[in-house]
Amino acid sequence: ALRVAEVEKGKTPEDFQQVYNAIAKKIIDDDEYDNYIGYGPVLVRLSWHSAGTFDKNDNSGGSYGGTYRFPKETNDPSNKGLQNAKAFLEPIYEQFPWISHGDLYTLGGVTALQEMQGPKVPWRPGRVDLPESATPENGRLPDAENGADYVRNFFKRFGFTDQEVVALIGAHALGKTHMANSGYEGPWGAATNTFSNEFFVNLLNEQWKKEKTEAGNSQYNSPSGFMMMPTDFALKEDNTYLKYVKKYAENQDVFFEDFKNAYKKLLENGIEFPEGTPTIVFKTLDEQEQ
Ligand code: HEM
Ligand SMILES: CC(=O)Cn1cnc2ccccc21
Repeated sequence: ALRVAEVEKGKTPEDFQQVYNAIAKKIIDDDEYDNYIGYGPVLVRLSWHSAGTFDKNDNSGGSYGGTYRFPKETNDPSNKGLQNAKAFLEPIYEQFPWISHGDLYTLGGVTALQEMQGPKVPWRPGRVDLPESATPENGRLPDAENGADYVRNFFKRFGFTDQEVVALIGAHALGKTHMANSGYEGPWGAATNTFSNEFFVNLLNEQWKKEKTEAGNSQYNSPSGFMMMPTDFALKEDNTYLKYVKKYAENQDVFFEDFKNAYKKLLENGIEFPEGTPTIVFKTLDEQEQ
């Protein structure tokens, strides 16, 4: 079914900047989360998972309907740990009850990314909440215990190129994996809440050892405490992906530009935005100080 955006009645870009500011201030206030990594990374992951159920073959799933709010999707094993991001956003929704859940989940990721020194991601409002019946079935999100062929095939459902896939997975510069959530653990100490191209730099420069986790998963560990999941490591094993890994390791600006474009495409996949829908480039808190 076609998803046509309808901007929340009477709301202007300034109204959405107020939501951005409330999320950004709460990220600063709730800084102790996950051993002081903060909520930035898990908010980015929620935005990706809310959009990552999209299937271009029947235009089902995706960020539009905000169906992550329903138990079937919240409790998808692939979404373990995202309850923390959902709880973080609940008071924001209470403060701005006019916003759709699809807009809230995607705006949460854009806010977190920009406040973590990431690129400015142009964002458009107008996702409209769909009923529980529109909730996609579990199992549409990717499984990390796989190689390059799986990754390439998985992202065909979104219409992404190899370059867009590599750029998007660069979000794994943020935060960490948690044994209780996914059966992977780490990185230790080195987890970050600042967006950069370090995922690609680490992937190319660290010495990796393949080990089994206590959950029986494979993960690659480096002496300096970094880790990669099999689907991360696949990006350097595949010659086409490797070309982009090198490009991004060498030039952070190119990575930021490509990530911005791929992330916007991910968050807007399957949605038709009518003429006149505003495109908003939010100011960071720092830019509003003066
Ligand atoms: C092959 C594709 C992908 C796979 C298999 C994958 C898998 C995972 C897994 C298993 C975790 C650990 C979750 C936990 O234990 O808490 C994780 C974390 C994360 N993922 Fe991905 N992911 C993929 C693509 C992406 C994309 C496209 C984005 C965003 C654009 C993203 C953003 C994140 C972030 C920010 C975290 C850290 C969350 C935190 O620190 O709580 N991932 N991913
Ligand atoms: C910083 C780094 O490359 C560690 N890392 C590698 N893969 C990751 C997936 C999610 C979060 C962090 C991850």
